[in-house]
Amino acid sequence: MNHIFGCPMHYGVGAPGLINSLDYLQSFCPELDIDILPEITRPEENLSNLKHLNSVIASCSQIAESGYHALCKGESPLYITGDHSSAIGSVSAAGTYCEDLGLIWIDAHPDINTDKTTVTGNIHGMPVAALIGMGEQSLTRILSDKPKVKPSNIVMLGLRDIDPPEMAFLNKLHIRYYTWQQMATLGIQRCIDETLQYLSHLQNVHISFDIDVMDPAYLPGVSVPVPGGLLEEEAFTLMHQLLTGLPVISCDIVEFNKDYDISDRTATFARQMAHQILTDF
Ligand SMILES: NC(=[NH2+])NCCC[C@H](N)C(=O)O
Repeated sequence: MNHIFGCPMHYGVGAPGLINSLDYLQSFCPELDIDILPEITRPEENLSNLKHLNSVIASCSQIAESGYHALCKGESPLYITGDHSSAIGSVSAAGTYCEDLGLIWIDAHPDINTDKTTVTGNIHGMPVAALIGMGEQSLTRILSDKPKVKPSNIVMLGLRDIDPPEMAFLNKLHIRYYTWQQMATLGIQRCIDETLQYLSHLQNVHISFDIDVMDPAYLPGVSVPVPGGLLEEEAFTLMHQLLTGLPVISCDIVEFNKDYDISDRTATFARQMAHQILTDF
């Protein structure tokens, strides 16, 4: 059975449009039964270069606990959230629930900065680092102290905005990734086939889908748009094959920002993607 969690997080990037974007999606998709986990605000001591750290920890902990509970009941959680720091919660749930989790990160950004490498201080640029146990300890220790995923169990698809220290981490840790440019050169089908093969030994996989992987020329409703990106048909093909070809236990759809959307194009895409995930799960 599916369980849709709605997590209206914005502190991981600070984009005000994210505060109301989930409410907007909820009224736009009344057929989706979204279980809202409200964003939590905590006092910040400003001791860290990470923006809104205490609030992000509190919201991610709430997501992790709720998601873990759902997984233990045999449910398949879909998290529709604001900024991508929410994946620290959702993937911590999956990685605590099972031993050897696979993680597919579909995004324009690898989100593998740490407190030492971040330029922006935005925690939505750090979830992958936190999940493999790197960087600020309060983010690596959500739900349990152990790393939630091994670098060798990660595949990233669609990257096209990689900070230099992030590139160094990807190479040093031998994380498998396909940039958007490589996907165009190799062909999407080959990238899908290689991803399925690379993760085929795993019993549990989480897919984290950031809407900014899409081409903002068509789907502009995101906080950090990057030129280029996937077309809708490509994204649906990709997700359908990954969801039906691997034992996917949970998924995220993140970063919809209604303030930048035009004529509900991105909202419509988010809704269709949610339906595709719920069908294929
Ligand atoms: N999930 C996202 N949209 N991440 C964007 C991250 C951008 C930049 N690399 C940063 O660390 O701030």
